This record gives sequence, structure tokens and C-alpha cells, in this order.
Amino acid sequence: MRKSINQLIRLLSYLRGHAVHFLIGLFLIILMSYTNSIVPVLIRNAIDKGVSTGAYKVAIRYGLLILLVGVLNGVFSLAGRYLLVKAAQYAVYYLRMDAFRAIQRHEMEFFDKTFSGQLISRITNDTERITRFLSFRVRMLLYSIFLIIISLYYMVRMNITLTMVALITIAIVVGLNTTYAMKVRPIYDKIRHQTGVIASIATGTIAGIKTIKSLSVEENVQTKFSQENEELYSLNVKAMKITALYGNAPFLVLGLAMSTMFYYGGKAIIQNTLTVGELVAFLTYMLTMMWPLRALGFTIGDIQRSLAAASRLFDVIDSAPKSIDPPDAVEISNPRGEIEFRDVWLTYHTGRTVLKGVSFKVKPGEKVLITGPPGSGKSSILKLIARFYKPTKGEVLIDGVNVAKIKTENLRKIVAYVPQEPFIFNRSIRENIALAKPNATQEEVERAAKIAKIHDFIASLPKGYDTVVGEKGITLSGGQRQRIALARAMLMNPKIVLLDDPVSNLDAETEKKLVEDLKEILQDKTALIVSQRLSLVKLVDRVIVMKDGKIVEDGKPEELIKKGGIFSEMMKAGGVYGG
Ligand SMILES: Nc1ncnc2c1ncn2[C@@H]1O[C@H](COP(=O)(O)OP(=O)(O)OP(=O)(O)O)[C@@H](O)[C@H]1O
Repeated sequence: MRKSINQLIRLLSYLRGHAVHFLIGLFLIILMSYTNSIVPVLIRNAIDKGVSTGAYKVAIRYGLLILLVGVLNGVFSLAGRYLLVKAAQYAVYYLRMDAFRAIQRHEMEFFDKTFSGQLISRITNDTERITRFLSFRVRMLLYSIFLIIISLYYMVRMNITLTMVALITIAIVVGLNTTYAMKVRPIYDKIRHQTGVIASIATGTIAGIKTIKSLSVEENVQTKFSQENEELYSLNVKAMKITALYGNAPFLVLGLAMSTMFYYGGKAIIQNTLTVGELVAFLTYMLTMMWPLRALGFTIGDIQRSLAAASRLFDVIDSAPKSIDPPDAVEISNPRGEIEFRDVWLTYHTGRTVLKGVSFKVKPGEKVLITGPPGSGKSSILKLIARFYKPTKGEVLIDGVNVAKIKTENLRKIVAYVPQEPFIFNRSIRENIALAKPNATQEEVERAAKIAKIHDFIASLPKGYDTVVGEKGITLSGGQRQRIALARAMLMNPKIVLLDDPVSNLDAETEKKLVEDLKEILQDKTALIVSQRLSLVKLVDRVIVMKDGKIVEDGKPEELIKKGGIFSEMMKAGGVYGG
């Protein structure tokens, strides 16, 4: 309970900038409850003081008053809803931004451990639920509660017995709707989950369509899809059955209540203890309250769920580091590009230790090939230099400074990491290259593209640097993607370049060309290249061979060949490790 209250306070604090809008909105909703609940009283007066006594003009006057109240009600509803929705959207805008920023501050391990679908759901579904809560649910709750209270006040003043009938009806309808909400909600949850399952099968199928087609497994995929689709169908039917049952029950209760009111009311009219106008007013109250009563069951249940959604978002925000930089972060103003590993150990969150006491030093400007069997920890070395992960033990240093202490912005300028399968965003080539420096000039972008030897290709496209690539744009070949990624890296003029398997996806010809060009691209840089392809040997001064998380060979390529160890065997085998 205490936690829920704290979460509610924290959620409401996001309304800060629009608190006045929110409060006026709430006030207007209360006025709306009031205008709605006095209509039956006006009807009573129109009947008792006008129609029943033959005072036609009085009846007309009340008729006009009802019209005026109706108009006011519309105005309050419109303005109240507008203000509340505006305030809620504003709050959720900031909440969503906070969550998004926090997600980006999280360390790589967080993404290893968290399903991406879950994170997407935080930013989309959970924020949507909170918007609904702050704008719609809060409005309904306030409206319903005030409407019921004000209506009961007028009812008690008219007739106690009929008020008792109304109270019993209220209790039954709220009870029925709460039960309905309890029964149907888990099914709706399952429907939401199942829709997600179906969406992920569809996404996976579309993303992997080439593999599916090449293996001719369309039927298997269809069978799986069909099973999940059937499950969704039966869940929807189940939800519909419950809705049909509970959705109509309140009308039965209402019918019973109205008959009872006629029974007692009729008698009371004959005994002169109730007027016709009062009976009509009671019946109108029952009709007016019906919708708010039905909504109440859902609204009450939804508060807890909305707060749970808020809590999930707050967890994402709170679990992120407050800043991506350590408090005592330093800058290296004139980097030389020296790298050192001092007895580095790395254990991933899975518990697997992939680096076991790795020590080496790379001189500024040196080019090093890191090779070895799959899973021996080669890429992990690069990831530690780029500070995607922290060593479990030991130190990684650049120019003698522990990378953990280097300001992130500074580190990103010094070190460029080009992943094995660079991600090309669905934007223009210019934007893709200028990703790390969006305000880069055309000259800077072109210079980077020229260094990466992709400028001529880009210039040959009809739209040049404005050509959109990726989904819905032109498709780039593996080699072109690598070059765009290299241009992206070169734009920052880094001192250290880390290439993770740069030629693994390339055909022999493209590989040869890239290796030739890399010589020039990496000219004045320190470079660490992870690869099992020996074409890269001619590019490097030194080779480090990894095996089972340890360095097993380290030296000049010629020396290692002479030594006759793993590396010389690889050379003899003529290429890919073990292949
Ligand atoms: N983020 C991660 N979380 C958990 N385990 C990981 C992670 N990254 C890598 N691993 C595991 O660590 C081991 C070493 O991975 P790494 O990518 O460093 O090896 P590698 O030598 O570069 O392999 P390959 O040549 O196949 O790319 C592998 O067993 C891999 O499954």
C-alpha cells in the first residue's frame, strides 16, 4: 500500500508542468458530475411544479433549465477532458523520455539480460496504460464517485425507501462489474501476451524469410503460427462469453430495481408520500448512474495495474546508472593510442569466464591481429577496450589511463569499434555515416567516406549521400555495409580502431580489396583486428592467438610461423581457423 502511494505521488509529480491544467480539469469533472446529477431534480420540478399543476410556463422554464444544464455539462466535459488529457500526455511524454534516456544509460549487460520485447513494452504499452489512467480512469473515477454521492444526497431528501433500493442496486452492479473485471482481466492479459507471441512469430518469419524459403520450411512455420492463432481465437471467444454474460446482467438488475421502484413508488404516490415527479426523478437517477457504476468496477481494478505499470517504468529508470561517466572521469586530450591489458579476467552474467588473466601491451600505431578458435574470447577483448563491459578483475588501460575512468564522450572519440555486422539505420547514407556527429559538414562526411573508399559508390547513386538505405531503401552488400561502418568510425578520426571480424561476411574478391584499403585506412592508427582469416596477416605487425580465454601465442607473424605453434598450423591450413 505504502509503495503504491509512493508510486502514485511519483507519477503525479510528472504532472508538475501542467498541475494547474490537471486540477482545473478535475474541478470541471466534479462540476460535470454535479450538472448531471441535478437533471433528475429539474425533471421532478418540471413535473410536480409544472405538468401536474397545469402550469405550462413553469414546465417550459424547467425544460429550458435542463437544456442549459445540458449545455454546461457538455462544456465542462469537453474542457475537463481536454485539460486532463493534455496534462496526462505531457506527464507521459516526460516519463517516456526519462525511461528512454535511462534505457540508453544502461550498460551492455542489462541488454544481455533483458528481452528487447520487454523494454519496448515498457516504452509503449506501459506508458499507454499510464496515459489512460491519468486521463480517462482518474476522470471516470472522480466523475462516478461524485455523481453517485450527489445523486444519493438528492435521493435521500426525496425518499428513503427508494434510496435503499438504489443503494442495493449500486452495490449489486458494482459487485457484478468487479467480478466481471476480475474474471475477464486475466484473459485479456493472456490475449495481450498471445498477440505478442503472434507478432514475434510474424516478425521472426519476415526477418528470416530467406532462411525459411531456402530450407522450404514454410509449412512448419505455418503450423506453429496456426497453433498460436487458434489459441488467440479461443481466448477471444472466452472473453466474449464472459463479457456477454456479465455485460448484460446489470441491465437485468436495473430492470428489477426499476420495477421495485414502481412497486414502492406507486404505493407511495397513492398514499401521498411521494410525488410523480419524484418517482420519475428516481428512475432517471438509476439510468444516469448505470454507466458510471459499470465503469467503476473496471476503474478500481485498473488503478493497481496502472501503478504496477508505473512501477515497472520506475524500475527501468532507477536501475540505470545516474550518469554514464564515473564521478572522477578524466579526459585524454592528446591520445597516443597505446593499449594495455593487465591480468584481465572477464565473466559474463551467464557465469561463463571468457578471459582468464589476459595481459598484453599494444604500442601506439601498432596493428594487431587477434585470432584463435571460436569462443576463445577474441571479441570480448575488443568489447573491454570499448568499455561495453567491465573486467571482472584486472585493468584495461589506454595511454596508461584505466578505461573505466575515461569520460565516455572522450573514449568514443579515441576508440572506434566496428562490429562484425554493423547496423545500418533506415536513414540516408549521410545520416548513417554522421551517426556519431549529426552536425558533421558534407566535407567531413565525404572525407570519411573517401577514407573508407566508399565515396565513389555513393556518388554514383542518383541521390548520392541522400540515398536512403536499409529497410525500404536500397539494399547494401556486405562489403558496402562494412565500408559505411568504417566511414562512420573514421568520421571521428579515432586513434584506436577495433575491427571485429571485418571480412567474415565478404567474398574473396571484396575481402582482398578491403584488406588492401585497410592498410591505408588504418595508417596512423592503433588497430586491433579480430579475425580467423589469414588474409589480414599482411596488414599487421603482430599476431595474438587466443585459446580458451588465454593468450597462447603473441609475436610477429614471421616469428610465430617459425615457432611452429597454433598460428603456423593455421597458416598451413590456409585460412579460417581449423578449416
Ligand atoms: N554478452 C555476452 N553475454 C554472455 N556470454 C557472452 C557474451 N558475449 C560473448 N559471450 C560468450 O563468451 C564466449 C567468448 O565470446 P567471444 O565473442 O569473445 O569469442 P570469440 O573468440 O570472438 O568468438 P567468435 O570467433 O565465435 O566470434 C563465447 O562462449 C560467447 O558465447
